[in-house]
Amino acid sequence: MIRIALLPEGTVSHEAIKYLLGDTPCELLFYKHIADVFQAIDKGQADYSVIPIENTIDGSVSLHMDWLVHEVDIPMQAEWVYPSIQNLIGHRSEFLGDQDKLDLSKVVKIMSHPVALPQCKEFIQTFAPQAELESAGSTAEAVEIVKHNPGKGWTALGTKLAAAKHGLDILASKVTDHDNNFTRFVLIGHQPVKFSRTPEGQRTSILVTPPQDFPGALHQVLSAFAWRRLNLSRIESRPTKKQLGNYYFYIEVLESLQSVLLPAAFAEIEALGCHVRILGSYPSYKYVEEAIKPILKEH
Ligand SMILES: O=C(O)C(=O)Cc1ccccc1
Repeated sequence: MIRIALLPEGTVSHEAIKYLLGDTPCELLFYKHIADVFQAIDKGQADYSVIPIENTIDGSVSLHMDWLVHEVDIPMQAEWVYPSIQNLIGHRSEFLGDQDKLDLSKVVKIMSHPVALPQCKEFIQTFAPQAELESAGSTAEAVEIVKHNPGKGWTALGTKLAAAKHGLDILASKVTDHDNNFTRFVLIGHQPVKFSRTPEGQRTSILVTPPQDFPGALHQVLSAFAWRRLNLSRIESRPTKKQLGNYYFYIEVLESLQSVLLPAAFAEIEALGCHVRILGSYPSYKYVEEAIKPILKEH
């Protein structure tokens, strides 16, 4: 049975992998910190790891992208999107005002994963602007901390699954500012893997590092894709961390590495003096709203 490392039970990552797996049997291994999720494969504890890499509202999860690039060398084997539905969670009795009505002005602190907090900015500003915000390793960890600190006015943004697991109350449900709030996840591992869901297509992710002082570098790199009519789904520059002003480009192409066009494009980019590192060529799984209903019903 395949072993999959991910953030703790009740996180968005947990819901997301259940969605991707469907009825594929596997062993889920929960880790408190994303660093441990990344390292589980190299330590021989897991075959795959679940990594959130991009969010509709907040963009790239830079910390995770940097881990993928700098700290590990494990290819991407699948990608999929999953909606991120956050709820305000706490001990209801601490927030009761007149006539036992919920009074969120009593909220002292809101804790969550750094990706979840900005997703709920408008909600916080409208209903609990006084609250101190604090980051946690995951949404589920925030919920657990709140459980162990009753009487302090602390709350967490997290899933219903986490609230149920820790016996806390949902003070406000679906508090994300936008309904179309999706997170893109990748599954990294050394072997390809297939799921029963239908892939929407194939993607290839690469990292292009231009040589220093290369005028028009990005223009020339992109033209290698453009004239071959290769569609890009994402491009992002990140610091190489070696020298101020030096960047590499993370590029996602809507094409498999098996196609003749892609290796030819990479060869052209390399001929410009750029370094090309392939981060993975993998199926992209379609988001089917119907398929998440059984997952959300579980909690
Ligand atoms: O902390 C979690 O629940 C995670 O899985 C990370 C995360 C947080 C918010 C949106 C998507 C993923």
